[in-house]
Amino acid sequence: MPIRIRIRGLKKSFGKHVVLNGVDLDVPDGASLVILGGSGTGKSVLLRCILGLILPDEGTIEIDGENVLTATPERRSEILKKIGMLFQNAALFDSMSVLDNVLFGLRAKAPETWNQPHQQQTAEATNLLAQVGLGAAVGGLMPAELSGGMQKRVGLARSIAGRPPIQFFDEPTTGLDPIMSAVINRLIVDCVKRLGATAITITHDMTSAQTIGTIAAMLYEGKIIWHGKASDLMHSGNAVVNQFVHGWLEGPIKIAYPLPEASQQAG
Ligand SMILES: Nc1ncnc2c1ncn2[C@@H]1O[C@H](COP(=O)(O)OP(=O)(O)OP(=O)(O)O)[C@@H](O)[C@H]1O
Repeated sequence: MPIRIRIRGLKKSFGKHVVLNGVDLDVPDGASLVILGGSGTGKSVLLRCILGLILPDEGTIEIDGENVLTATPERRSEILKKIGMLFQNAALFDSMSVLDNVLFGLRAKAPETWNQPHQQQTAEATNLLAQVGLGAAVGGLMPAELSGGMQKRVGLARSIAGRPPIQFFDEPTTGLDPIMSAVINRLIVDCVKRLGATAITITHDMTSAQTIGTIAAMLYEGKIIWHGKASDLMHSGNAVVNQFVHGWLEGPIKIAYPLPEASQQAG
């Protein structure tokens, strides 16, 4: 299977705070990779580096064999058009209707859309909403009128607009109830399958990880310390992964705040 995204030696610090400290990662074509890691370990920073939103200090990021970091700005923008992104909070434009939000994604990923008759553009955006289970009437609403789950669906419609072959999903089920989470997981799986896309998902949600992911990787102390099949997550044999997926307090991952018992002992 050809490698679609290849990352080598990726480093990023903010001042003295080392976040990524030599990330190596391969994402094969057609794979759906889930990246796990504790809060603040740098999962979003990693995705943002790939998207060109954060400039890493060292390392290489190749997409389809092209180094994004050394490409000309024009070439980089072409390469990055291959990526659709569902941001953590859906990141819809508050002052634009749902339909305009989706049209924005469509025009960004497929600029030829601008030249199409308005009716055709609207039909395409409405079709994208239908693909995430939203009726045409939703297109006329403003983001503030939508529930969190609906906002995520609109974000998903925008992310698949223009059929980008690579899809990123940053914590797609955070803040949603278990049933809406299941709906979003199912929609993501369906959309990725329909597009034949390669996907990277960041999640803390184990059900989501195992539903969406075919492969998984654990980010810890700035490096990928385990990768394997998503179906092996619960029995990886890795102490860090075990602690994380089971939510154990004891283990190699140090809890960064005093727990009530520890404070009592200290007092
Ligand atoms: N632009 C920035 N400037 C300074 N520090 C930053 C910046 N972006 C991220 N960081 C820091 O980098 C670290 C990693 O952040 P990141 O958002 O990638 O974590 P995460 O693993 O995605 O966490 P979570 O699961 O809580 O979303 C954090 O300590 C964060 O404060």
